[in-house]
Amino acid sequence: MKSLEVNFDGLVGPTHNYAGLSDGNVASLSNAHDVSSPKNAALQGLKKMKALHDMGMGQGVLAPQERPDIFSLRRLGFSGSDASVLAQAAKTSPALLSACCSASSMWTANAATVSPSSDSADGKVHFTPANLTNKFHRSLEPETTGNILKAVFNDENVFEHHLHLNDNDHFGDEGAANHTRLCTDYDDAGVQIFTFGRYAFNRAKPMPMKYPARQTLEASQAVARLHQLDDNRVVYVQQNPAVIDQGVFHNDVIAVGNQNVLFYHQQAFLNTEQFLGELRQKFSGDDLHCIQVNSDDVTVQDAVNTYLFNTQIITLNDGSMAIVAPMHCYENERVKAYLDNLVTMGTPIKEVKYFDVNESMKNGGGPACLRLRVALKESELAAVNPNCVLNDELYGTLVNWVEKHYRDRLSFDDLTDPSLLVESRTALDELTQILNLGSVYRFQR
Ligand SMILES: N=C(N)NCCC[C@H](NC(=O)CCC(=O)O)C(=O)O
Repeated sequence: MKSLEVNFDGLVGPTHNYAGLSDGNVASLSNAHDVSSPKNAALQGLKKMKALHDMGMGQGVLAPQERPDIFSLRRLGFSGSDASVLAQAAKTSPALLSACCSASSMWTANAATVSPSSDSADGKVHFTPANLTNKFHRSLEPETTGNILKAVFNDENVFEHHLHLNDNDHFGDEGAANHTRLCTDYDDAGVQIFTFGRYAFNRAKPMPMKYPARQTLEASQAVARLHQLDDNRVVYVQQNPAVIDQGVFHNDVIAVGNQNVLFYHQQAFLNTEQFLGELRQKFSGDDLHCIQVNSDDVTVQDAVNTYLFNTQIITLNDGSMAIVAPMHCYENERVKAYLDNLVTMGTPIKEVKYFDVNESMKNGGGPACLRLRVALKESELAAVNPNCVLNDELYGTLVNWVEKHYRDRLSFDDLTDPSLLVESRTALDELTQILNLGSVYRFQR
């Protein structure tokens, strides 16, 4: 094994709930205020991780963030004991309390953009946490995300950690959800595709009318600069504003890539032909598979409802690829028929594996949202914090940890319960020991 791709999945946090916080994300809005099950959510995520590990894939775990975020509530003027802060926030602004309780860091595709060492001029693996400025609840994540990434990829000779981009809408950055890397082998130089929703400084350019475009071109360019990428191997492409307005809030809701395969919907991009031309020219190697799904076969609406493109395309040990899809794809006749056909089409994708990640799906997070991909050489993998790399023992430990600390049900009223804060901090304190992270949380500092 020379190199591999390791999926670092976000462990769902103990306050997972449905708060309807994400304008432009259809599932988040339509399931607002349903009762959630943090325990099932975390166990569903762990099952997916274990299944991929059992398939021989590299699989890592990223810790959740501390919620309720008492520090942000205090920063916004609530004071007194922790219990009083929670009670005042619930009374004054329930939406603010929900935002400060969101377990949204589970979607680690939004944790950061990662560039492997073979693409960066200095030969290091680069990380830039996403600033997630477009949504208040998500903008609370980058600082702790940076702490966690530094604790997992904790060798400065191998890993380069950047500060998240300036916290401003002009540099709105959603991380790997708008970034795809194509390559031949994982340790070959690849082509990095940065997908953006709008131009920060030019309102005359196309942009969505109804829902926000979360990622700007300027943010993507800044990340490419920080990661020391070669312009000849970078492609910028604008998301089709019309599909953002239909609920495609991140590009990974409508396109996904792995090695020499790009799987995308006909309407995903603006100027698709120009984009594919540039991609073909920059991708060295003649074996690039661009699999376009036409609207006649799967509509944008079906793609948004089933997350057909928020699937993980993984390379199995025999070199063939499999698609890791949510059950929603299985349950939709047209999408299921498409996938049944896809594995017979002569592309590298030969198999579909369906997973129940419904607790996450109800907030608009499919299998691909739950993972951050990191392509690593063997020597780089050896430098990763070993306590964060999944094996059978760690899986068992994490399942027991969830069973011990997580609630079966959570509704809005529970968020004001001061014992939820204590439970959450107790759980996370124990987790930092299991994963050997040190003091990554504010309450530990
Ligand atoms: N596509 C990727 N990569 N990630 C999905 C993120 C879903 C997340 N949902 C939320 O934040 C909903 C939270 C709530 O409503 O309770 C978001 O919209 O940012």
